[in-house]
Amino acid sequence: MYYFIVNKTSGNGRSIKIWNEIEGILKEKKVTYMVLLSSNKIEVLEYISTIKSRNSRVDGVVALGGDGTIHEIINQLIGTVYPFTVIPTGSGNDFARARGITKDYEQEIDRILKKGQQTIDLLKIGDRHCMTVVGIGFDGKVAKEANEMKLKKWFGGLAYFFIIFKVLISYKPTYTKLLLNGEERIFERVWLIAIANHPYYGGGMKICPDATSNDGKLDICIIHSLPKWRLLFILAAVFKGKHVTMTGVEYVQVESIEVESNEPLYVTADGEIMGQTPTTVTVTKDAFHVIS
Ligand SMILES: Nc1ncnc2c1ncn2[C@@H]1O[C@H](COP(=O)(O)OP(=O)(O)OP(=O)(O)O)[C@@H](O)[C@H]1O
Repeated sequence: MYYFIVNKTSGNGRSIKIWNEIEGILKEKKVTYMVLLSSNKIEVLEYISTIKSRNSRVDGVVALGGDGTIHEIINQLIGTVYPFTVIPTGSGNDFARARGITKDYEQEIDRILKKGQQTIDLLKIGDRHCMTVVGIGFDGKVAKEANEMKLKKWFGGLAYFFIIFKVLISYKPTYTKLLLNGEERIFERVWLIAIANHPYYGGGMKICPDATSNDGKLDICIIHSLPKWRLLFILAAVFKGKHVTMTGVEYVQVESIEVESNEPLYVTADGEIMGQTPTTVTVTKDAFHVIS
């Protein structure tokens, strides 16, 4: 049995239209499935509890949504061996981008029905798990604004571009103390800290180009000690992942990071607001099953 979870709110209602097409294909191929058309997170929790209580074979749990939808589902599925995947219908779709999952849903259904599986790592932040990137500081503030403005519903990845400029006008870098695998590092003027399991966030920004979800490591990009105008050049280079060797960019791979700052910084995971610093992020190796 395949279980589909369609987030009616993601991608400005696009998911429902795509689901209607997909349902036609599933019926044609005589696939057994159940579907939840959800408009809030509580429904996801109840649906996944029902799947667990059925105690029957689960061939796959498939999300139709963006990274926020994935975030919610992985946090309910964690601890199970149900294979998960996504058909991207959100505005950013950074998990799908990282794994080469396309918007060609006929092709993606064929992939899903082949039943290939693999295990991947997840990031752990407090009691939540994160699939893509934890963003702290400037990027945390950008994600917060993006969620509040709902602009990304209309402009997709392009919305982040406008919001970056808006936040940049008033944002000030912060004194930050990091513990990287327990070793203290002080950064006087931090713009952002991105902690990654997959390379992309913000609708295609390749912030941690070497991040892979099967190495048991956090890839961390720290942008610091730069004037504002230089940050703009760095951010432009991020789209191609060419920023990592530039002055003011530190790129490390570790198993744990603790972040303290002299004023609270926004922390996001998969584009969802988690809270503010101080915070600790670790990696859980082979924590989760996905359809390959
Ligand atoms: N299954 C669900 N049903 C309804 N709402 C959900 C569900 N899962 C998550 N949400 C909420 O819906 C919001 C939007 O979902 P999502 O982030 O997937 O779409 P998006 O914003 O269009 O895409 P992206 O994150 O890729 O930019 C999330 O911020 C989350 O709070």
